[in-house]
Amino acid sequence: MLDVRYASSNKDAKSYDTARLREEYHIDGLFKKDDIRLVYSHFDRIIAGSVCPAERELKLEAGKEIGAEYFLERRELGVINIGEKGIVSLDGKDYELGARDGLYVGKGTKDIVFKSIDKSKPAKFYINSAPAHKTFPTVKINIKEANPVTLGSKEELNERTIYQYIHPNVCESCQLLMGMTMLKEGSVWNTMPCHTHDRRMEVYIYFDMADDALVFHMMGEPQETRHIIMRNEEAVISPSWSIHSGVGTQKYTFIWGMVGENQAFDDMDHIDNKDLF
Ligand SMILES: O=C(O)C(=O)C[C@H](O)C(=O)CO
Ligand SMILES: [Zn+2]
Repeated sequence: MLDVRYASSNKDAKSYDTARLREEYHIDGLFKKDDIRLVYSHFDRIIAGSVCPAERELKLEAGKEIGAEYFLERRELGVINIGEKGIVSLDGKDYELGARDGLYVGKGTKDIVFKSIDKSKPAKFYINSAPAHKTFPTVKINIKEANPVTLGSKEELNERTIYQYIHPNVCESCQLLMGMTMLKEGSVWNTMPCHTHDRRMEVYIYFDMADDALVFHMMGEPQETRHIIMRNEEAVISPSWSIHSGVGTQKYTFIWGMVGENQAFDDMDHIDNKDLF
């Protein structure tokens, strides 16, 4: 299933109520067994979603929304497995992905098939895809090969490691950047102090959470902040004009995917806490 979300203006978003904020930005229903669930956002035309093969293999195919003969005809793809062991088969070549393993798949790969090794313990493939103009090599990225960046402090309750999987320091891509941020036990804030980057949009998926745990995902323009309540394995679209930060009631991890004008991870417009409303 592919759900299309049109881009919304920062001016309009100021007047959205909770239901409308969720309708525009929140993504749920991910990782249903034997199902592919995708959202096509008109913010930089990112596609984000889940592939959860259990009893059967699942093939990623292009629908009318993409207007191509196959999914990666003019796109690139990032995959991070947040479930059990699985296989991504690319034009007949198998890549085994364990928990937390990532994969960058270059433009032009025709046949993309997802499988689980054990149907009772399915793989959970989280995917992001963006338009691409050039083919870069397909690369499997183990968390040990990702670029770790440690940030935050105990005092600010935000000690964390950002693992950059699809990033110029690790592998080439046209525009997609993707990684995973893990918080140190006891830290609850991600991406705080917060930032925007008008040059890029992001999608976050929060996971590794207990059933009754929540993350309050902060969004909106810095002087028009809103929040969206997130539960385990739910994702959220972050427009380029929006801050994106979260605070959890319990442990959580998240994956960020970023697309847009540049690939400079540090090109952020930082916002001082005193300037947030
Ligand atoms: O915890 C963090 O800080 C992040 O993970 C930041 C995101 O990666 C981000 O917003 C990059 O622009
Ligand atoms: Zn950001």
